[in-house]
Amino acid sequence: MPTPYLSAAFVALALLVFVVRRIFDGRTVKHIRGPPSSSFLFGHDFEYASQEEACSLEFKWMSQYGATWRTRGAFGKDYLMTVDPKATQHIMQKSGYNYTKKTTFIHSAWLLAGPGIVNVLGTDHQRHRKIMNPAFSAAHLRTFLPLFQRIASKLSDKWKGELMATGELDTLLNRWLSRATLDIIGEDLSAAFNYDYNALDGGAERSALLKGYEDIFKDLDYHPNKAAVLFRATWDYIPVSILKLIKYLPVEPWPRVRSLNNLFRAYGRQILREQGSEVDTEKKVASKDILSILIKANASEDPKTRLDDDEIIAEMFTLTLAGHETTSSTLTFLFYELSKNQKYQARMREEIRALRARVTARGGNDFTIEDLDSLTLTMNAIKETLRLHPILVGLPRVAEKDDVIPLSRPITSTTGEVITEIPVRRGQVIHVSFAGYQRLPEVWGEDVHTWNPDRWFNIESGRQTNVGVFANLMSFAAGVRACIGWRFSLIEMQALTAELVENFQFDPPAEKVEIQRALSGVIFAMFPVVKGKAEEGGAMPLKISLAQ
Ligand code: HEM
Repeated sequence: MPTPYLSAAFVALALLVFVVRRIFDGRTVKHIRGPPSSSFLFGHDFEYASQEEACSLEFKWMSQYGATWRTRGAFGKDYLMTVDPKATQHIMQKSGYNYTKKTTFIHSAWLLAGPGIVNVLGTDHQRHRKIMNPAFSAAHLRTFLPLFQRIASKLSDKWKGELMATGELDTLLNRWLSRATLDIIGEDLSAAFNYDYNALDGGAERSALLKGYEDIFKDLDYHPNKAAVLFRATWDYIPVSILKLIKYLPVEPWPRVRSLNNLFRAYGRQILREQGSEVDTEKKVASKDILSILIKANASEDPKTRLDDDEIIAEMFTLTLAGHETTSSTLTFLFYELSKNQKYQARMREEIRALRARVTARGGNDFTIEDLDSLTLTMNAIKETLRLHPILVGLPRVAEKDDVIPLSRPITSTTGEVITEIPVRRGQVIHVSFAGYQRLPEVWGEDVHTWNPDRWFNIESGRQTNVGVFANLMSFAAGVRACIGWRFSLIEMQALTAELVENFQFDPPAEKVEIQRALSGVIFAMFPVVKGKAEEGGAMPLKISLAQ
């Protein structure tokens, strides 16, 4: 057969296979009710990415259809979306690697960071995780408390200095917290990288890296246009080797991503050159700090415990981004809620100051971990902020094989049948909404849309379906791919909150503004913006003064 006919036959066959697979892929979830979509091309993808207020769509859908429903992806693909506790537990926690990451999600992260732990799958992921786990053990993380406290008091001193001059500080709180958490991760990584981001000190000349990271979630995918949404939807059908070339595209956000990536790789290489030889010393070989662990893995002869240069640099990039922006945004929402809940803020301060008096009486200086854990009101405020404002609002997962998803909240099918489990085929996309799960009234109480930390006095965890790594919340995800840094983040938030609430008063800013939760569509990351000014970037204006 002549070549052109042969090629045409292959294309026709591929198309046929594509169409048939499409039909069978979606077959098992057709009977699940869900919002109608008028667009075959976009489904709900564009509408979801364009939300003014993150997650408003799923909050509406869950009130219409129950805890699990069907949505449309681009090109007529049927997705499931769920906030059901048992389904969430099954997909995210109990199924190991049977529900994998969606190409669009994983590849966006890959373009940003390279082959780090967030972006590798299966046995590669097991290898990365096994190498990194010792750096995040509960025992090792306790040693970081002095670092957290030092940066907290450095921030405190900065604010005191500004307040001496002005008496009152009307400021973008999120920027300060982002710098503080970046300094922590910079020091921790040597602690870790031996790289001082100098973020709190830097002022206008602050480090190039800090500038590179600033607003990256917004720049990556805030309110993408239709072409960008469609372009990204095609990634599910394109070989990974071709997807890797996307970063060379000359249209935003790719030049922005490329320049941050190049900048970080240059720093990473320099750090590896400078630090690499030091790991041979006895102290470093025994050390569990992250950089030593990574460099040891680089030198390993065993492929099961080895990380190559690209993987190590990607790991540093990932830890820097995942480790600072998430924590600082959570804290930003916490102080925002405190500014609106003055009585709670006063109670928290009273509890912290009472503890301070006890610590001083016993001749101590700084709070220990046990001290911080005893601050129930602070801990409840952190839990409640993680519940109401999860920074990753949810994640899509793809079934690796045919399966049956159990439900704890039965739903009614299109034909009126009550369904307690959903059979799915390999390839089925399921979007697990953490934000939605964390607003289920049956689990959290009737006032789910309100920030009410006192609810945590009444939550009986034994009566809930067990999900997640902390407080039955999904904010740190669950299972084999749960957040590796959740304990690190928790202690960091405890230390920073205790220091700042003890010393400062947080109020709404002088100029009245409305805060919105903006969404970076493809990676499902949420960040605060001033309504109508999202293009200016993440912002949380607050008034700070010395606490009486
Ligand atoms: C409030 C703060 C944080 C939140 C809400 C958060 C949330 C999450 C979530 C939801 C995931 C799962 C992502 C996925 O499956 O694709 C994750 C993974 C991860 N997080 Fe965090 N995180 C926080 C802090 C941190 C910190 C402080 C670090 C490091 C110091 C960190 C490092 C990581 C890493 C390396 C992963 C990938 C784990 C893996 O795939 O095995 N995170 N985080």
